[in-house]
Amino acid sequence: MPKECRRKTSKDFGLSGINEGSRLERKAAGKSSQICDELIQKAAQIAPPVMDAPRVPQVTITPEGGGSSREMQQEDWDDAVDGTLRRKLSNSSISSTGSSAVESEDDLLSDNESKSKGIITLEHLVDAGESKPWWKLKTIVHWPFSATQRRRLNWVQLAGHKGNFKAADEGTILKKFSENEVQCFEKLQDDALRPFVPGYHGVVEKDGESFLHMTDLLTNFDLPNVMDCKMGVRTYLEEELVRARERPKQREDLYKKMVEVDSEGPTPQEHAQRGVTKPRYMQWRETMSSTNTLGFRIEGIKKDDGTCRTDFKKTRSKQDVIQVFKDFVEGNVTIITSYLSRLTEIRQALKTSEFFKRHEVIGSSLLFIHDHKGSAQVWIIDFGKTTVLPEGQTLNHDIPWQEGNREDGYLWGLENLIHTLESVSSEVTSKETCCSVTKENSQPTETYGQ
Ligand SMILES: O=P(O)(O)O[C@H]1[C@H](O)[C@@H](OP(=O)(O)O)[C@H](OP(=O)(O)O)[C@@H](OP(=O)(O)O)[C@H]1O
Ligand SMILES: Nc1ncnc2c1ncn2[C@@H]1O[C@H](COP(=O)(O)OP(=O)(O)O)[C@@H](O)[C@H]1O
Repeated sequence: MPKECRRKTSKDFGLSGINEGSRLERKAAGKSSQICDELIQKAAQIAPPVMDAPRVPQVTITPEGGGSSREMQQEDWDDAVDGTLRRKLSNSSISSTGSSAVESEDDLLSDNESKSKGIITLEHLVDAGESKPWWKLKTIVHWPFSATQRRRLNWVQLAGHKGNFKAADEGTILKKFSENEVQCFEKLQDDALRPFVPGYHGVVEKDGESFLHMTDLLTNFDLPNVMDCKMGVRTYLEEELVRARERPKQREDLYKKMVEVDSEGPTPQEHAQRGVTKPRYMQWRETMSSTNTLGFRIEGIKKDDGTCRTDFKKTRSKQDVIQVFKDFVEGNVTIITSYLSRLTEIRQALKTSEFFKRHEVIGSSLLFIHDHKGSAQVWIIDFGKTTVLPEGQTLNHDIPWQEGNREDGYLWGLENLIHTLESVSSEVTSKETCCSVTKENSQPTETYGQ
């Protein structure tokens, strides 16, 4: 079980947020394979535990208070246009991804406490009764929070850093600002990939902090099943490698995360110094998981019974990945077929996308979402470490990486992901055929019965 799940305290979960949805989800939580301790702890504080049914609280987001709006002033536009404000804002938020691109190895501040994976409570930015102004840059809209617009929202964060997301108005969320990611979203608005990325609603600022306002992809699902697959053969930027060589920083947090998975992971020297550099940790993660061998890896899964798992660090072989997918879709061929058709559309769009050609795509994920009603979608998320190439350079995305060529193996990974799902489909189908044949054979015929 990941440490980040164990360490959190009740403070991390707005305990007032238990609602009808949470009761439904708790009710369905009987067959959990692993539940974050934090969720159990929280549930235990609310009511005595139901026997054999771990309680998994639902995330409740309740916009409150009258955050007023104001229309953007001319000076805001000027700042936004010349980029000054953007730079200022990017410094005001701690985005893992943004920071990776601009800070030195020494500056990186991170440990397991900063990670967030699982069912979480998104805080709202506007406290009840607060009346400080909200405004958006670029798109001028009023921020429609009011006490009468309370709503409930189930939310899950399967990767990334704790505190990176906030609740926003109906069907949308806020992600901590990273200049790099915002630039990507802006370019994606005119690109073939637009139908496959979350809707982008501009940048909002509150109390000197800025956020990327985007569509919440979970909104239209009923108790969604969610899976995050991180794409590509490489999960760190070439510049991170260079920085670590020039100014190596031995990180104890990464050393501890490594030891937790495999005590033999660190070299004797790393054991002695109780630290590893970030690229060393990232490369180790890539070899332990399927990143190197398949060009993608499973980061986390949340099921509709409320269970969440992020313990896939050693899920490497194709057969293991197939098994995880099979469990995820619970052998539902219709869902697999929908996922496959969406992945095929994404592959087609990637092949025509100007954006894709011109960017090194690192650390981006495909987010799989389906529910019991049969809806199934795949979305491309997380552009925090997606970096534009120098003028004139393009990438193939399916040739081996060598330092300097900036290849990311994204398309190769997608191809393998499609093959993996095809294998899931044929395994499920052949099992069904086999079962129905066995069933047929075991049905006594009339003559046999007589
Ligand atoms: O998944 P685990 O094993 O915990 O490792 C994490 C992930 O690779 C994070 O990527 P993501 O955010 O895509 O999940 C990465 O953040 P970056 O995206 O900033 O590289 C973390 O770097 P640090 O934040 O430096 O620890 C690294 O420790
Ligand atoms: N638009 C979205 N809608 C719903 N869930 C999202 C969305 N974006 C991200 N998530 C959730 O948050 C997690 C982390 O997102 P990501 O963008 O990768 O954050 P980070 O940049 O901190 O790594 C994803 O695994 C997913 O569970």
